Amino acid sequence: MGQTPRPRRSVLYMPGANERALEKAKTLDADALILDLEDAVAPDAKDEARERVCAAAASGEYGAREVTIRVNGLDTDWHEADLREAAKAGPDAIVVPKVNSREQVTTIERALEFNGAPDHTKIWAMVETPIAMLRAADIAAASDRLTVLVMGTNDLAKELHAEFVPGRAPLLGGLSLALLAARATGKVILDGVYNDVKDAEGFEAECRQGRQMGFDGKTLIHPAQLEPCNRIFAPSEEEVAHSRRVIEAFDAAQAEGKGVVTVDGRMIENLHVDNARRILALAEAIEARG
Ligand SMILES: CC(C)(COP(=O)(O)OP(=O)(O)OC[C@H]1O[C@@H](n2cnc3c(N)ncnc32)[C@H](O)[C@@H]1OP(=O)(O)O)[C@@H](O)C(=O)NCCC(=O)NCCSC(=O)C[C@H](O)C(=O)O
Ligand SMILES: [Mg+2]
Repeated sequence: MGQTPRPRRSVLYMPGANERALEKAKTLDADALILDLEDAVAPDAKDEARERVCAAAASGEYGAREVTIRVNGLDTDWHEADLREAAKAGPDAIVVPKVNSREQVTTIERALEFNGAPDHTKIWAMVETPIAMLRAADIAAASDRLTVLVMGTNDLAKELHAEFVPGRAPLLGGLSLALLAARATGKVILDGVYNDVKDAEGFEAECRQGRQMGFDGKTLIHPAQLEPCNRIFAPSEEEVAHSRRVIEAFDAAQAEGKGVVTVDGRMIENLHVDNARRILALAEAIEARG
């Protein structure tokens, strides 16, 4: 079996300039936090937000939640200082928006080394442009330090001139390319945000779609999105029970020298057992997290 998976069902953005949100996040049931210096922070507030976010990330006050910092893009005036200070703060990861090439990942990796980032500080690359979709596998494979791909569906929709519609048909090509890239390179992948914080039904539908497609979790913008997201991206009780039955039935079949068996009328082979073990490992990791 592989490593114990780290749950990343719910990954909440918060504006780096919003002290109240940074404080509130210490009590929220999010698997991970993205303390944002990019889109959610006005140009005049960038320097102050950088200081606040780096102090928060270095504070060690967020418990089991993974703490990450989203820096400004490589082509902005703030990027260098953001990366330097974030590297010193040593969060779990630095989230880099609009990563468009393998070379950019290498540049980020070198900058982290140069600025003395600790080894535990990983790179999360946001893929949110048409070129990033087409190069997603190249980007994902560029560095072992890059552990997570994050969909930026607002930017992607903007670049595509696409509309936001239920079911996200205009975005499915891009979402699928990024998913294929993540799975082909063994990386985690997070779905994009749902902008309408008042539309609980639409949000749940999009979480279910993301889960069915294979995303590991979803990026969020409001605390009200945490509970449904955690629930939908966690294995259900039925899935856990079914996974146990699959493993037991297959073990019993193997003891009799058989390589295939049925559970609830469905064929079970080795590959289904691997999937059942993955589901159980995730359920256990979520339970251990508390
Ligand atoms: C969307 C919001 C602007 C809504 O704000 P507001 O109307 O103030 O929310 P509430 O009054 O309902 O807030 C209730 C309490 O919850 C706290 N809160 C709200 N949001 C957050 C949060 N994200 N993290 C932590 N805490 C939060 C409020 O402070 C209230 O607390 P209290 O007063 O104690 O009751 C707002 O939710 C918000 O700013 N969300 C984050 C926006 C953001 O970060 N955007 C950038 C990332 S998304 C992105 O860039 C996508 C990507 O790049 C792409 O291309 O797709
Ligand atoms: Mg974006």
